[in-house]
Amino acid sequence: MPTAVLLPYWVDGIQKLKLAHQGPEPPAPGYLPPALRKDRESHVRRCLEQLRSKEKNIEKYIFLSQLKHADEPMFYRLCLDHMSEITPLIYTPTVGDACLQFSHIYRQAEGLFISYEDKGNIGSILRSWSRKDDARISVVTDGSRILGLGDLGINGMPISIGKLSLYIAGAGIRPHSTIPICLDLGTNNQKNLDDLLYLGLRRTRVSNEEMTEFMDEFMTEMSRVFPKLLVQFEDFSTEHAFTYLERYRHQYPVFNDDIQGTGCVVLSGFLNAARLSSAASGRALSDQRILFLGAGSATVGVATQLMSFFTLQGLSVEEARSRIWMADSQGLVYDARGPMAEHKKAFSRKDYSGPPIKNLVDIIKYVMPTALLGLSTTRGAFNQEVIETMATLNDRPIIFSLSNPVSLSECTFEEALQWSRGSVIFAGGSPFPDVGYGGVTRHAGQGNNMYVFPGLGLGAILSKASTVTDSMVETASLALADSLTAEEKAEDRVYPVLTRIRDISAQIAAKVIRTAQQERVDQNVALRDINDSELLKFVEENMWQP
Ligand SMILES: NC(=O)C1=CN([C@@H]2O[C@H](COP(=O)(O)OP(=O)(O)OC[C@H]3O[C@@H](n4cnc5c(N)ncnc54)[C@H](OP(=O)(O)O)[C@@H]3O)[C@@H](O)[C@H]2O)C=CC1
Ligand SMILES: CC(=O)C(=O)O
Ligand SMILES: [Mg+2]
Repeated sequence: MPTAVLLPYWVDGIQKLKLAHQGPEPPAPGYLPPALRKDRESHVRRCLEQLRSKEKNIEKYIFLSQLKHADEPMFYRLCLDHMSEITPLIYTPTVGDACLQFSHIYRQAEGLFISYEDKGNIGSILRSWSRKDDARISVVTDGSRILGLGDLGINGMPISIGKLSLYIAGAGIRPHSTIPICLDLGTNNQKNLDDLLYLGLRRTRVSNEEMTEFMDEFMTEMSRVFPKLLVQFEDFSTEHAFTYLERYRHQYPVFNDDIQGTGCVVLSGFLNAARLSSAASGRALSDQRILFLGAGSATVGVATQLMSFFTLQGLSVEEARSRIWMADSQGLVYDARGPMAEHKKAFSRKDYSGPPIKNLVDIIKYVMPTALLGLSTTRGAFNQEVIETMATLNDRPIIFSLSNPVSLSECTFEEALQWSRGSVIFAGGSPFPDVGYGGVTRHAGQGNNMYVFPGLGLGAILSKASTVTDSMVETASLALADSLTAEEKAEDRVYPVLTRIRDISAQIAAKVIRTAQQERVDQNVALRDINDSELLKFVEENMWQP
C-alpha cells in the first residue's frame, strides 16, 4: 500500500523535504503479495505480531516509528485499535527512553530541526517544508526540560513527534497538517556534549538575550510561512516556558502544554477526585487544601487553573489562593524564607514565618492537606510515611503522582494503594497497571495533558482561533471532567478510559469552539450559526480516519 512520506534532500547545503511515495504508485498489485491485495485485516495482525515479538519497549518504539514511515495509516490504525497498548510505547514512559537514546537510534528524517546557526535564515528553512498550506499544528520544543529528564538538547525531538502522533490518533488531526519541531539552541548537558554520536550543535546553550532574538525571528517567520498554524510549546525549561508563553500568547495562536495543558488536565481529575473524597468526608470542594510537591512550570500551571476555578465558585482571589501550598527542593515555599524565583511568588505563603520546613511529612502535618500533588521529578518522594500520614488525615486522601516518566514518579499506584490501605484516590502522570486490592480491581487514572491537548488543539484549529484564551483552556478542562460515564464513576475513576479519547476530544473541541466564539477570537464565523449537535457532527466529520 503506497504511502506519502517526506524525504530529505539538500540545496546549497540546506535541507529541504519533498513529498514522495513509499512503495509503488497504486494500483501496482504486483508489488503486493496475493493475500495482501484482498485482505488488509490480516496485515493488522501481522504488524501486531511483529510488535509484540520485540522484548524491549525501545525496540517496540523503533518498530512503530519505522511502521509510521512505511505505512502511516497502518500505524494509526494500530494506535486507535490498541490505544492502551500503543500509547505508552509512542509516548510516556517509552518516549523518555527514546529521547535519551535519540542520537543513537536515529534512522530517518522526521520533523524540522532549526538551530541557532540558522538565525537570520529561519524563514527559508521553514519554507522548505513541502506541505506549507496544510500546516495546522506544530509542537515546538527546545529540548531543555524533557519530561523530568532535564536538558536533552536536540534529543528532545521524539517529544514533539510523540505529542503530534497523539493529536492524530486522539483527535483525528490530519497527519500532513502536523509539524514536529526541535529548536537547537545548544545544550548544557555534558553527556550530550561528550557523546560522539550526539546529533545537535556541540555547544552550551545560548544566552537569554540571544534566545529571545532567535525566538522572535522564529515566531515571526512561523506566522508568515504557516499562517494557519497553532503552536504548542513543549518542555521548555521553567523560566523560558513562562517568558515565551507571555511574550507570544496575545499575538499568535499559541499555548504552553506544560503550564496550560497540565493545569487543564489536573483540574479536571482533581474535580472528580474531590467529588469522590467528599462522598466519604462531606467536605465541600471549596474546603479542599492542596499541597504540591514541586513548584515549577507544571505546578504553577495547575495552581493557577485551580485558583481560577475556585474563584468561579464564588471564592475571592485571596480565599482561593489560601487553599494552595507548595514545596520545592528547599521545602515549604513562603515569603519569609528569602528571595525566590518569580514564578513562585504568587503562591508563596504569607501566613508562615517560622524556620524552614523541609521534610515532606512535617509539611503535611503543618498544612493538613486533603490533596497531595507531585510534580517534583522525584521518585520515591511519596514514601510510606508520607502516604500513611495523608491516610491518617483523610478518609480518602487524593494523591496524584504526576511526574514523568514512570522512573521519576513520586510513588507507584500499588504503593499508594498498599500504604493507604486502599483509601487513596490516585492518578499518575504516566500509565500504571490495574491493581487487585481487597478483591476489587482498582484503576489508576492517567493525569496527563494528553487527555486535553488533542481536543483543545482541534477546537482551536476548526474555529480558526486567533489566540488561545484562558477560557478556552478552562472549558477544555471542564469538558474532560464532565466526560466520565456512569460506569467510570462507579469504578472510582477520575479520568475516562483512554480508548474513548476520540469521543472525548470531539466533545472538548466542540466546547472549545463555542468558547472561542463567545470570546470573539474565532475566525471561522460560519460555525456560530449552527446548533450544538450540528457542531459536534461537524467536529466528528473533520476528524481524519486511518
Ligand atoms: N502529568 C503531566 O501531564 C505532566 C507532568 N509533568 C511532569 O512534572 C514534572 C515537573 O515538570 P515542571 O514543573 O515543568 O518542571 P520544573 O523543572 O519547572 O519544576 C520542577 C520542580 O520540582 C522541584 N523539585 C526538584 N527536586 C525536588 C525535591 N527533591 N523535592 C521537592 N521538589 C523538588 C523543583 O524545585 P526547585 O524549584 O527548588 O528547583 C521545581 O520546583 C516533570 O517530571 C514533568 O514530566 C509536566 C507536565 C505535564
Ligand atoms: C506530560 C508532559 O507534558 C510532561 O511530562 O512534560
Ligand atoms: Mg511536557
